[in-house]
Amino acid sequence: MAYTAKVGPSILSTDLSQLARECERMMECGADYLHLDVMDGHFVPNITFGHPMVQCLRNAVGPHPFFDMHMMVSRPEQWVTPMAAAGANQYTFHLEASTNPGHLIRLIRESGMKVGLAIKPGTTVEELAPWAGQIDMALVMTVEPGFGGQAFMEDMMPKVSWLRSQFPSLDIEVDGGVGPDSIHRCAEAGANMIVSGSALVSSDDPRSVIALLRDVVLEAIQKRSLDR
Ligand SMILES: O=C(CO)[C@H](O)[C@H](O)COP(=O)(O)O
Repeated sequence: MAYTAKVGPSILSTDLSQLARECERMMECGADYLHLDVMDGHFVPNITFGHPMVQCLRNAVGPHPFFDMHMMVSRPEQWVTPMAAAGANQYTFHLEASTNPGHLIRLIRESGMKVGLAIKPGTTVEELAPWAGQIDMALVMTVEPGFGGQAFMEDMMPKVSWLRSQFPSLDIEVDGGVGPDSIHRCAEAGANMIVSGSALVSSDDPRSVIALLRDVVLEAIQKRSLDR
């Protein structure tokens, strides 16, 4: 089994006026990576920030934190080169926003970033499957993208289970309403990259929440490997 448990705080619920400090705080608390939500006001009804902010963040936090860019934008091909130049490590685009996923995957790889492919709740996992052999990570959204603090959609878990059964080594990320109350369902289904926003970032003890989320996933991975 090539994959392991990783926890990536979503910065959407942080104090955005202190974003670099918040990213550092999450890394100090044991985060494995940072999930940076980019929204353009078209693909989703919300706006966050673009590559100039990512460049500033990279300058502030240094070369090590892994930036997983969740690109909730309507023209994902437009931002590949600027995001790579700004210091992004992984470019996760939405299948629903792309007219030519194969071309976009190649573009992202040529720019030196890893490739993530996301699907919204209304998109079937069979639509993602043809690309699964070419990507580093599949993101199964467990809320409608756009806002933090929404309720976890448990009915997305069959998508995760199916992906895990078909692509045993693939990194599978879940995002939306994930925290101590929902992590067991995500882990049992086979997710290994865990994005958590409000439940983690607003906690009084984010270090313990990160450790708990990671431990639950690690336990499920170990159980799955023993069952094989
Ligand atoms: O992509 C997102 C919303 O589109 C966020 O990453 C996600 O919602 C995380 O926040 P929370 O854990 O509070 O739901």
